[in-house]
Order: sequence, then C-alpha cells, then structure tokens
Amino acid sequence: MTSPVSSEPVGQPHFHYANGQLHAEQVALEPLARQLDTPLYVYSRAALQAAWTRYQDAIAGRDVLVCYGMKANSNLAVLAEFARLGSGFDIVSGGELARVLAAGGDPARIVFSGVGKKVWEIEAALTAGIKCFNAESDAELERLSAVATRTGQTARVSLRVNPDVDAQTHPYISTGLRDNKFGIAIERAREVYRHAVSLPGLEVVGLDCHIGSQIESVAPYLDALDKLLDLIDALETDGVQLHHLDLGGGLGIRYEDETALPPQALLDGVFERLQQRGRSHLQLVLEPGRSLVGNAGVLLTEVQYLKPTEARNFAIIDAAMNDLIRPALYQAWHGVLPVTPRQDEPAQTWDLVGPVCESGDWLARQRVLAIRQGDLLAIESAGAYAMAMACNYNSRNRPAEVMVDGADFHIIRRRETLEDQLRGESILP
Ligand SMILES: Cc1ncc(COP(=O)(O)O)c(C=O)c1O
Ligand SMILES: N[C@@H](CCCC[NH3+])C(=O)O
Repeated sequence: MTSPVSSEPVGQPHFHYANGQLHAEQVALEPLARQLDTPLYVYSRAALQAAWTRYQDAIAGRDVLVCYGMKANSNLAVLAEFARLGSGFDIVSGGELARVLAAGGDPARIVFSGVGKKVWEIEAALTAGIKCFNAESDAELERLSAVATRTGQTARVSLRVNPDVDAQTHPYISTGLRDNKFGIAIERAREVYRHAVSLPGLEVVGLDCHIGSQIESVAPYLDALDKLLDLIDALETDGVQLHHLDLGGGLGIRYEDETALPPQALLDGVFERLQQRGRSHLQLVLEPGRSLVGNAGVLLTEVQYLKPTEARNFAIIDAAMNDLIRPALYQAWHGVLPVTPRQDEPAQTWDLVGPVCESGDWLARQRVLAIRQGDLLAIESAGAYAMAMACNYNSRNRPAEVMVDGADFHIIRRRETLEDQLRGESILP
C-alpha cells in the first residue's frame, strides 16, 4: 500500500501543517527535533485531554469508571495528566503500581489485571488499597486469599472470564478466545465464583473481561456482554451479588483506513443492553489504553542514508524496531509524514528501515516520499504501545519524550544515555 507524497496527519487532529511545516499544537517539529535530536517521541497534551473528553461525553454522568490501560504509555507525565482528569488505572505489574502512585493516581481507582501476579505485587497493591484484583485463575485466587489473610487485609476481587468471542483483530492482540492464556473459561466461572466467595480474605465484587485490542466494532463487546450478563443472572441465583462489571479496553483507533471505535458507540450499546437486562445499577468499568493515547503522539526520526538497490529503495532512518516494535511484531501500519515537505525532489517509493541488525527492522514499507539524507520524518500514531515497548536491543539508547502544551513543550523523559544502560551490570573479577 502506498501513501500520498505529503498528506495531512491521519486521525491526529492535534498535529497539522502550518507554514509548510508539521506542528504539534503550536510547536513546529523541525526546530524541536534539531534541538533535542532524534529519534524523539512527541505527544500533544490537548490530544490526551480530547481523548479523555470523548469518554466523559459518552458517559454523560452515569456510573462509569475509566481505568486508563497504562501499559499503552506509562510515562509519568501522561499518567499524571490522566490522574488530574480523574482517571482510574488498569495496571498489570508492581512497576505499573509504583508509577501510578508516583504520578498521583488514586489507589481506590486502580484495578490490577494480569495472569502472573507475584506475592510482592499483591502485597504492594493491598497496602496501597487498590479497588480490585482482576483474578485470572483458581491458583491466583488461592494466592490472593493467602496473602490477604497473612497480612490481615481484604482483597477485593473480580474474576476475569474468558468469554470465547472473536474480537476480529490481530491474533497476537486477541485475548478473549479459548486458546488465549487470559481469564477463566466462562463455562467454569460459576463454580470458581462459588469457591471464591468461600475463601478467607477475599471480597468478591465484580466480573471482568477484556477481549482484545484495536477492535473496530461494537458487536464483539455486546457478544461478550451477553455472556457476562447470563453469568450474572446465574450468580444471582447462587447468592453472589456483584457491584461492578468491567468490560476491559480495546477500542480501536485510526492508523490508516481503519474505523476508529468511538466511546459513544460502545457506551450507547452497552447502556442499552444493561437496561434491557435490568442491570443498569451495576457500575461499569472500562480499561481503554490505545484509544486514549495512540493518536496523541508521533515519533520523529532523521533519514541517515538513502540506499537505492535493484530490489528496493531503502531509507535508513535513526529510529528502529527497538524504539517502535509494532511494525516488526504485528506488521502494523503507521503513517509517515515529512516534517518539512520538499518540492525540490522527485517522489520515490521507499522502505524505511532502522539500523538494527534484523531484516525485520522496518518501520514502514513501500511509501512514496520525496526525501533526502538529513530530512526529518514523523511516524504517526505513536502514542500507544510505542515508547512503552521500546528496549535497548543493539545497545541503543531509548528515545526522549516531549509533551507539547499549546506553544510550549516539556521534556518528560530525557534521552537514555550509555551510562544509564551500563548501570547495574558488573564484570567478574
Ligand atoms: C487487561 C487489559 N486491559 C486493558 C488493555 C488495554 O487495551 P487497549 O489499549 O486496546 O485499549 C489491555 C491490552 O490489550 C489489557 O490486556
Ligand atoms: N502491544 C499491542 C497491544 C497489546 C495490548 C495489550 N494487551 C499493540 O501494539 O497493538
């Protein structure tokens, strides 16, 4: 698939061209990148706020707790922004818990997901007083009960069930199928709830599922919801009363030509179904990640070398799979924009590849671009699962991150240094 030579940003209204240059809000990106060096992640604060507002508008005062799925982007400044807006957080590790607390998040609005919670992570979450553990197995329930009783605390729990619905997304990011490691098979859930309510140290408060990521339609959510509501009916006859229902995250955004799933569409459908089934009193919890941050960021990179070959034209850029792994891992498509489009160069078709020693190290393929060595490019939709998944492969320093706020910008994480990388390692005597 090829893209036009210089298009407007797709799905990223807070990034736009003015005076022949790409801007984030009112900040021109060419001078910013020259000053701070590349690769560089740039986020828009207004875009984060706008994404949050889309959820709040759709919620329209009903009892819905949005717990930002922070694995999408765990920068402290991003977390602090959502904390200020009143967000809860969906965490999956003790590290994520520490970050939320450091960013000023409210522990009473934290839900803890994940299949592998260790004892220290459970202890830390109990001490912090989180809202709920989303338990994913019988064995985890036993551990939660044991840790809670040993420490004299009560663990509020919700069972994450696997409703076996097809979210129609990439197999690596589909989580609600029988074959996935996540959750408790819905056919077993009733029996597991019965056991959970009998365990000491636990208070059973909710029911949870998360069927996958980058979901483009409401239908799979409603399929899952129907199954969950059947389960709630059955649990009621067993005397198990729940306080909340957590439908996870997963709302898709527009990268190329996908349909973004608006929170309004999802919530309208869910509220209608809850009302039909007489369950409007349940608190609804959502765990969106990508849809809150994905289109709030770009990754800026500089063309290092142009290397036309008989087979393909390679543009070797200074960003690589270690900085943004989505193309290598999922063959994901990210838009590419020239930061300062040029008219003095014919457009050609380029593969954008990084310096890492892997053939899978590409960020975009077969893109029509008019570029020269030294030009800056913006990789679009890089706010979610981008810096959060960056690593040091090939001993590369991870990029800096910047938050643009109107006409200002703030460095919210400095570029990693070689000293940072070497810290903590030692050589045998
Ligand atoms: C349990 C859980 N909740 C929430 C999310 C956030 O998903 P998304 O970023 O697609 O909204 C994920 C990731 O898929 C997840 O595994
Ligand atoms: N990392 C994935 C999403 C995984 C969601 C986590 N359960 C992506 O980039 O699309």
